[in-house]
Amino acid sequence: MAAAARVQCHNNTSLTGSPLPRRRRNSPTLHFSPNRVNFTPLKWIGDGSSSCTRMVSGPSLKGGTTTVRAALEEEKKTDAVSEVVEEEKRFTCVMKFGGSSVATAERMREVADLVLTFPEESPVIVLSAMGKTTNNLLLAGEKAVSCGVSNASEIEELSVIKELHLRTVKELEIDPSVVSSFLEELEQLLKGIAMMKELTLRTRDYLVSFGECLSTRIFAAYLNKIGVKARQYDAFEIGFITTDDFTNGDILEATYPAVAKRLYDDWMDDPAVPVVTGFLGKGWKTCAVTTLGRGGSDLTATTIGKALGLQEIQVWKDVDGVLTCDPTIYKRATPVPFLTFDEAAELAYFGAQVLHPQSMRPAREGGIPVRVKNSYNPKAPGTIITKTRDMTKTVLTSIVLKRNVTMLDIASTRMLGQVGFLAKVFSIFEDLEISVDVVATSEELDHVVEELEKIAVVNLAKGRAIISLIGNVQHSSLILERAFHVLWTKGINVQMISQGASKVNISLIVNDAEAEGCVEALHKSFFESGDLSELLIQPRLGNGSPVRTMQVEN
Ligand SMILES: Nc1ncnc2c1ncn2[C@@H]1O[C@H](COP(=O)(O)OP(=O)(O)O)[C@@H](O)[C@H]1O
Ligand SMILES: N[C@@H](CC(=O)OP(=O)(O)O)C(=O)O
Repeated sequence: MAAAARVQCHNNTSLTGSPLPRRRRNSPTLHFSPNRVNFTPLKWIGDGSSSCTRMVSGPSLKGGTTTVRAALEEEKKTDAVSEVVEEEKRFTCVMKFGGSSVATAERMREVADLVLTFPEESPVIVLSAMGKTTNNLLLAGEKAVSCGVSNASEIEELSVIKELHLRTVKELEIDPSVVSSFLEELEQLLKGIAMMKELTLRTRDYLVSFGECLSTRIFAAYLNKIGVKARQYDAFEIGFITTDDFTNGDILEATYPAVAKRLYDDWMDDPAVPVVTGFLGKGWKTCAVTTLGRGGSDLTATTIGKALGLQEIQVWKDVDGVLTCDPTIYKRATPVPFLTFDEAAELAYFGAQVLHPQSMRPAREGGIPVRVKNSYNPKAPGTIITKTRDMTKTVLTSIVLKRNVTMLDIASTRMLGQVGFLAKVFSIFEDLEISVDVVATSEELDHVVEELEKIAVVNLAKGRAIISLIGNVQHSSLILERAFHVLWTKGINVQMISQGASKVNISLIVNDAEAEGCVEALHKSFFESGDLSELLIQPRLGNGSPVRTMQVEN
């Protein structure tokens, strides 16, 4: 459940704010030198061709492998040795494939073909669980709590998971032992949950980790079978260190050098394409398996990108890139070719499922472009996300809808001055360790309201939705004029408005029941009724407003 707050001070001014940034709880920072870890194997550079050859003869992705010896012949100069060695031992990109991209044996084959169509790349592969496996694992866990030990083996979702993975190994003609011990262990775990009659967050994370552990083992085995040497990695074994916030772990700095060292060391020893589990980590205190929040494989990919200082991070999905809105809400959504990290982060943060909310952070810090591509339609150019882009002609980039929002209306009871009042309001959220936009349970909300009512009159408005307009807030007047006109012609009352501090987002709150219709109408007006950027070059009145009156279509 999400919440938004409107705080009214005793002088009756209304302060609206975008949801507070997610508070980072218990986020200890371990200091290691991050980013671009440069492993220069001095003893190998120029110390005899045999070891150099061994080091650079990695898995051949169709195009074959360049050896140092061959490179020397080509380049005809000695100092080429170090350059080639340096080049060859580097991974070039990370390619992350989401659940929909690896949902079946057929899809796994297509993804392998896709990887092989980039012979010039030396990729690290990150995979999510197959299809809906994560959801099925969660459902199985919930059923296990109350089904009784003797019925745990019969849980429908367990059968679906077993059947999917066994069918996949069969169709790919790989050894079923790759998955069988995991499937047995999964069944034991469900029996254990049934016996305990409880599913803690820690157990939940361990339970869902089976999805990625299975998919990566299958895919690595398949690559090996078709002659591409690959090595499977469980992220929690190779240095993905997180906070101990089960179901929502934050990646710690120590992860970057640890992951880089492990992947490079293994590559030096015995080159093979790494196939890494997305979504998973290891709690720094508990050493238990953690997860990075739903959709967390995107974050795994960008973390690896930053750790290895790669040229590009690719996230392969089932859509032609980041679109102008969620295509399941309005099907005429179209791809957005370019985005900044800020825009992408805002979009994800305000609810666009296409990217994990935290995933842009490592990419931004490492200055590594992120490309969002469609594994079902690889020819589509997709979206490229970078630090900056030409925004001169940009008005709106994308519309995001977050549903099932509860709006808290907080009005001062004049017991405190304005400054003290606001401080008190925020300290209540702080004390309860609740982020205003991620109120997970109704109990949490009840606690907040109970505390707030000591200093304010609080009204709860359920059944609301946040519509976020991501774009160039330099043109906020134009965006607002158009948006309000569209909503006014539909008879919609906007109940709250806020402009994000990051200057790429304007959010409006409307009734949930009306929200999809609003998104459709806004999409038509902003993206389907001519080039809005033309309005930006119109002569302006003294106050900066465009002279021309806008024609808004419904
Ligand atoms: N603005 C948007 N652009 C593209 N897809 C979006 C957007 N908003 C929501 N989505 C949804 O995100 C889905 C892709 O994200 P996700 O399911 O996490 O992919 P994957 O599992 O392949 O990583 C799309 O199928 C689409 O329904
Ligand atoms: N399997 C996890 C992690 C993930 O990133 O999945 P996907 O890439 O399919 O969104 C989930 O469903 O949340």
